[in-house]
Amino acid sequence: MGQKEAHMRTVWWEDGVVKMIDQRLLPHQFEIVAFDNEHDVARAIREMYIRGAPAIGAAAGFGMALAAQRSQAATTEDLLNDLRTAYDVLYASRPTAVNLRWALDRMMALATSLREQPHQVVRDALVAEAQRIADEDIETNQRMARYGAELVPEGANILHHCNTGGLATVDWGTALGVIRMAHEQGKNIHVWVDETRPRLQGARLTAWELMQWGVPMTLIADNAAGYLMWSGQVDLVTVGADRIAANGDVANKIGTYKLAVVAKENNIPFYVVAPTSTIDLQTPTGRDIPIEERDPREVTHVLGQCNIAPEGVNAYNPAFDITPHELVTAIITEYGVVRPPYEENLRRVVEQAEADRKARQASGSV
Ligand SMILES: CSC[C@H]1O[C@H](OP(=O)(O)O)[C@H](O)[C@@H]1O
Repeated sequence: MGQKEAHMRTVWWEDGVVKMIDQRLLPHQFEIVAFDNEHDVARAIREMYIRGAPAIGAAAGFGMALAAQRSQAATTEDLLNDLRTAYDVLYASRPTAVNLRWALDRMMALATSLREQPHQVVRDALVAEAQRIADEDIETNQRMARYGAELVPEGANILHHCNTGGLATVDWGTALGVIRMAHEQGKNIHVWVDETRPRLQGARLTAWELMQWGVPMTLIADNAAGYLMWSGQVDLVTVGADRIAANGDVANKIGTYKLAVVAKENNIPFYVVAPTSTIDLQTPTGRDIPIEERDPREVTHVLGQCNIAPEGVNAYNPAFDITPHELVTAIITEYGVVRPPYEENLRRVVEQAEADRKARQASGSV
C-alpha cells in the first residue's frame, strides 16, 4: 500500500486529468484515481471518493476545467453553454457544502468574463483558476491554523468530530490544521477522535492523519463524547463546517449539534474552523441550509459490508445537522477569529476576502 507523502495533495491536476486519493479505501488501502471528465468527478464527490467541503470545492473547480478541455465547441459562446451544463452536473453531486457552489460560481464567472476571447484562452484560464483555488486553500488553511492555535491551551485535551484534515481539503486541513499547528508549536495536546458514524471519517481518516503527524490521540465511540465532557476530560471542542449561514448557524457532520449542546452544558469552548468560502451570506439561517440525506444502507451496513440490522429495517441517514450560532464560541477563519455578533462580523470577513481576491486579480498576481 502506498502512503500519502508529505505535502501530497488530496486532489490535483496532472497531464490533463484530475487525480485524487480514493478516501473510501482508507486507512487500509491507499489508491490514487484519475478522471478525465466532469461526470466522473461529480460521481467521485457523490460517492465520497473525495469529501470535505474545501476538497469538494477544489474538485469541482478541476471538474469545470475538464469540461472546458473536453468541449468540442467551435465558438466561445458554445463553450460557455457546455460549461453551464457541467456546472449543473457538478452542482447536483452533494447539496450541503457551499464550497461546491462557491467554486463553480468562481469558475463560471471567469469563463463568462472571457467570452470575447478565443476558446483556447478560456480553456487555459480555467485550468489556471482551478489550480489557484487549490493553491489558495492550502494558504488559507495555514492562516487559520495559526489563528486557531492561539486559542489552544498548553496540554489541552481536544475533542474532534469527523475529518477536517488534509483529506478534507487540498492539504493541511481546517480544524485538524489548528490541532496540527498547536502540536507542532509544542503545546503537548491530546485529541479525542470521534469515530463519526456512519461513514467513520474519524476512525478511518482522522486517526490515520493524526498518527501520520505524530499527534497523541485516542479513538472513541461517538457516544463516549458526552461522558468525557461531563467528567472534565475535554478542554475544548473543535469541528469543521460545510456551510455557515449569514447568522452564524453551522451545518456540519451529523452529531455536531449534540456535541455543541453538551459542550455548552459543561462550559467547554466550541470552536468552528472554516474558510470564508464556507460562509454563505445568501443563506439567512441554518434552517435554510439543505441537509443531504444519504443511502440508509450506510447506517445498516458498516462501510457497505457488515449488516448490523435486521433485513428490511427502516433507517434514516441525514449526513449533516445544524448547530445554532448561540452554541458556537467562535468561528476561526483565514481573516482571524470571528466572535458574535456573527451577522455583521461574518459579513465583514467575507467582504474582505472578496476584496482581496479582486485586488489580486487586478494586480495580475493571480
Ligand atoms: C473541512 S470540511 C470537513 C467537513 O466535511 C465533512 O463531511 P463529509 O465527510 O460528508 O464531506 C464533515 O462535515 C467535516 O466537518
